[in-house]
Amino acid sequence: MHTIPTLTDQYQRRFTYLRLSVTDACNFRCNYCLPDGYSCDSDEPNLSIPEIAAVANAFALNGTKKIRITGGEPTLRKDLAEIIHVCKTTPGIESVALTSNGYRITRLLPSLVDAGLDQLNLSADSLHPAQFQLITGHDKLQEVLAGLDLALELGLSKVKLNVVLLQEYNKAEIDNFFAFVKHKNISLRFIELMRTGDNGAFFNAQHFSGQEIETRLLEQGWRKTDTGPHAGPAKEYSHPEYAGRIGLIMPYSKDFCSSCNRLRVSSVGNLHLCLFADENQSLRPLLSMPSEQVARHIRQCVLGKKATHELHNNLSGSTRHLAMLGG
Ligand SMILES: Nc1nc2c(ncn2[C@@H]2O[C@H](COP(=O)(O)OP(=O)(O)OP(=O)(O)O)[C@@H](O)[C@H]2O)c(=O)[nH]1
Ligand SMILES: C[S@@+](CC[C@H](N)C(=O)[O-])C[C@H]1O[C@@H](n2cnc3c(N)ncnc32)[C@H](O)[C@@H]1O
Ligand code: SF4
Ligand code: SF4
Repeated sequence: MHTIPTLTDQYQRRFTYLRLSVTDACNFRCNYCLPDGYSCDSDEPNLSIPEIAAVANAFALNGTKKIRITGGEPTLRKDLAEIIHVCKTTPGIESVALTSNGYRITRLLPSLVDAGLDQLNLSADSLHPAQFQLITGHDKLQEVLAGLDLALELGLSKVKLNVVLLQEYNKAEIDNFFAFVKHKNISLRFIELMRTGDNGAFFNAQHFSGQEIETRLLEQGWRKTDTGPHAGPAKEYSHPEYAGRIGLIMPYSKDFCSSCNRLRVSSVGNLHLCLFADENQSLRPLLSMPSEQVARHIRQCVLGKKATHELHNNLSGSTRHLAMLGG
């Protein structure tokens, strides 16, 4: 019988999840990510549909089960539904997820679901419209919230809301965020602000640890839920009186990377072994070769993956901001 190889590194971590960026362009100006807005600094075109199919195939041959499409802002790609379809119909891929800022999500979502989208993560760092606008540069909170409701209505298997923790912009709202999931079957995830190459001063002023929230959750009767053996580094909490769950993504916490289950490919086809790696390998020249050859190359590369990031040493590798890689 033919057994599917798995992507495993020298620390016995298994990689069954690909985060595929489809553009690094974005229409928002989040103050921790692209405070001056997006500016294009390369002529290299984004991966085409056949190239995305080749990437998906090679990863699937290596046992990848889930592809998350991210960016920049992936909904800026006019062929997003086709990208989703190509990923979803790749043999071996079980689920396709999308991370978006939600700018035009209610208009787009039905066609994305028809194309095979299974899971949706949207971002909103404040539940106050004016504060949301201050953080992102756009008055779009109502659209994002409507997008969450529509995703639930359309029956997506997982719907999440990402909230980056910011000392001066949303720390006072933590209890509002808890209350938000009382009657909504979503997972709201607090993400610790990460230092990138570009945001050092902002990071120093705004970062605080998710540990404080964990303590508050436990005091209020929330309990850690089992997210399964290959769930990745996020923690999740549930409460008998709440329909939704609260998640914590705490990259500065001990052992965060020991459960790393993901690899990344940038919008121009570079394989990044870590969100904060120093170097990357271009897969693009290989994508016209047989998928098995590309798959073998990826297996070799993964052996060089480091145990953890170096965020503790104030190093973010070559990652200037997360829009360039999709978070
Ligand atoms: N340091 C680090 N941060 C991550 C990692 N994965 C996700 N994050 C952070 O969490 C943010 C939210 O990620 P999402 O794109 O919503 O998806 P996710 O939570 O990683 O994954 P799902 O389990 O698929 O929902 C990312 O943009 C990053 O900021 C990771 O492997 N390392
Ligand atoms: C890079 S964005 C790409 C997808 C889409 N544009 C969005 O905002 O959802 C993915 C996620 O990364 C988060 N993010 C961006 N920069 C970050 C940083 N420096 N630290 C922590 N999270 C960050 C965003 O809030 C968002 O939830
Ligand atoms: S976090 Fe997402 S929406 Fe905000 S600037 Fe970065 S890529 Fe754009
Ligand atoms: S920081 Fe790097 S090694 Fe750690 S969980 Fe994220 S991608 Fe994996």
